[in-house]
Amino acid sequence: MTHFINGARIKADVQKKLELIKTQFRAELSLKKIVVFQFELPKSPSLKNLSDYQAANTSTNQKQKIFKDFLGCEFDRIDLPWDMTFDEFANLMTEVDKIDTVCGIIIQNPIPTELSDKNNNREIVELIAPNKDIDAMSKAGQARWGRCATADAICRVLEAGLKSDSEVVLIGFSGFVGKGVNGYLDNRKKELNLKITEIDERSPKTTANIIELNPNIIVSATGKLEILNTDNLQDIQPELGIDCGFVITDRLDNRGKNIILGDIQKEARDRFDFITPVPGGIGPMEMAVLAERFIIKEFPELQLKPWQLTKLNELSSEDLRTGNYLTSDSLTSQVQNLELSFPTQVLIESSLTQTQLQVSQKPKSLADLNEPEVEAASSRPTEGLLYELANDPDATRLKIEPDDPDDLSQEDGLSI
Ligand SMILES: NC(=O)C1=CN([C@@H]2O[C@H](COP(=O)(O)OP(=O)(O)OC[C@H]3O[C@@H](n4cnc5c(N)ncnc54)[C@H](OP(=O)(O)O)[C@@H]3O)[C@@H](O)[C@H]2O)C=CC1
Ligand SMILES: Nc1nc(=O)c2c([nH]1)NC[C@@H]1CN(c3ccc(C(=O)N[C@@H](CCC(=O)O)C(=O)O)cc3)C=[N+]21
Repeated sequence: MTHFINGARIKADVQKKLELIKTQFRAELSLKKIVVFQFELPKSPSLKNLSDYQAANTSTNQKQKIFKDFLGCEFDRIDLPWDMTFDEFANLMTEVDKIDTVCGIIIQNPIPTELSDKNNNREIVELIAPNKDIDAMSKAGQARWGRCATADAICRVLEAGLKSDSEVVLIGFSGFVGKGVNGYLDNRKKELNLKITEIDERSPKTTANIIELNPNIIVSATGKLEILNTDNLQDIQPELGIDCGFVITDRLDNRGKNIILGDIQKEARDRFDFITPVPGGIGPMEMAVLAERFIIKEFPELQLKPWQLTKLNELSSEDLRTGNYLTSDSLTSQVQNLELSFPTQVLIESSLTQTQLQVSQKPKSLADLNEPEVEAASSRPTEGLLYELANDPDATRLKIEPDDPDDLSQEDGLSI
């Protein structure tokens, strides 16, 4: 039987955990801004350009949902022309950096090649201020967080599946996501005596070698539709498959929505004991990592611990049935700590002081950067805010609605 590791459920569980923090820091959160840069399509786009653009769009929308709709932060999406020069981008970044409410900056991939020229030290990702680089795109961001948010999500699933002597195949090891996963595996290699095979388009080993490699775990982060399929997997039975590909096809489902597929062909999913499906796997988990990083960075005093997955071979049949993959520690202890260590009154007063001091500049788009609108933060009396919190049904009700409860499409269920 194949078990789906339900990323949408994991994201919803992490949101539940953050609900109390969100309620107690509502005023502060509303004054923090995330900026996402996304490049428009080139003049004559290839099919790959179109597909990458759609994936980036989905991802920007998901980031808006978690930061703006869920956490209540400010969120600016800034669309940029594909033929923008390095200096134009650098000037824009200087302006964005001056806005003191901006605490997270993400540049969506794909980035035009001229703007990621490693050799001449002209990589725009290196212009992201280290303390705002929550997706760890720059070297300094990677030093802080270890790897990009997607690789972090993948590694948390990997950690649940890794055992001594595990044999792992990593496809797409040299890419943005793959190199983060590769670095992690390298760190774990000695202690666990791992055998790691790295595959990309230039490697000596290819997907045609997978059958003879007969790995325990396969991670695929290429974005090449169904690069793993019934042909190159045949009847091998790996314990875990982690699929990070994200391709929006032009085929429509019976609700008229474009069908989204990943690196692993649906028909080949039953080769794996556990698999992260696409959609509904790594994508939502990435959002749970980003939200967590943001809280860790902005509220260090809470000492929020990263969420973790239970070791796959230690999951109870009840956990498997209900899709409860997070460790119980990930779900509860920090919320209790928060209640114990921060009396509500003190917490609200401290957040209010900061609210009153802050003045926010809020450019809504690239155009608005020229005419920043200056706005004084609200200065409500403490009793007012306390009253509001006490009477706000959201403050006591831990209600989470996953973005799309049907995400893990009905046809998939939780296991096959
Ligand atoms: N949260 C999510 O769900 C996320 C999903 N993604 C998706 O993951 C995919 C990869 O993203 P990213 O790392 O940014 O992409 P990159 O282009 O940086 O990396 C792609 C990697 O795949 C390898 N590759 C491409 N084609 C093949 C092939 N035929 N055989 C073997 N290896 C191949 C490339 O190797 P080479 O250099 O040799 O071509 C490279 O190592 C995309 O589909 C993206 O949309 C990305 C981020 C988040
Ligand atoms: N700097 C950078 N970091 C990224 O992490 C990054 C990027 N650039 N460029 C584009 C890719 C793509 N990507 C996705 C993230 C989430 C979903 C996601 O949440 N998908 C939902 C589907 C949502 C829906 O159906 O609309 C799911 O898989 O269930 C998808 C794709 C991040 N990327």
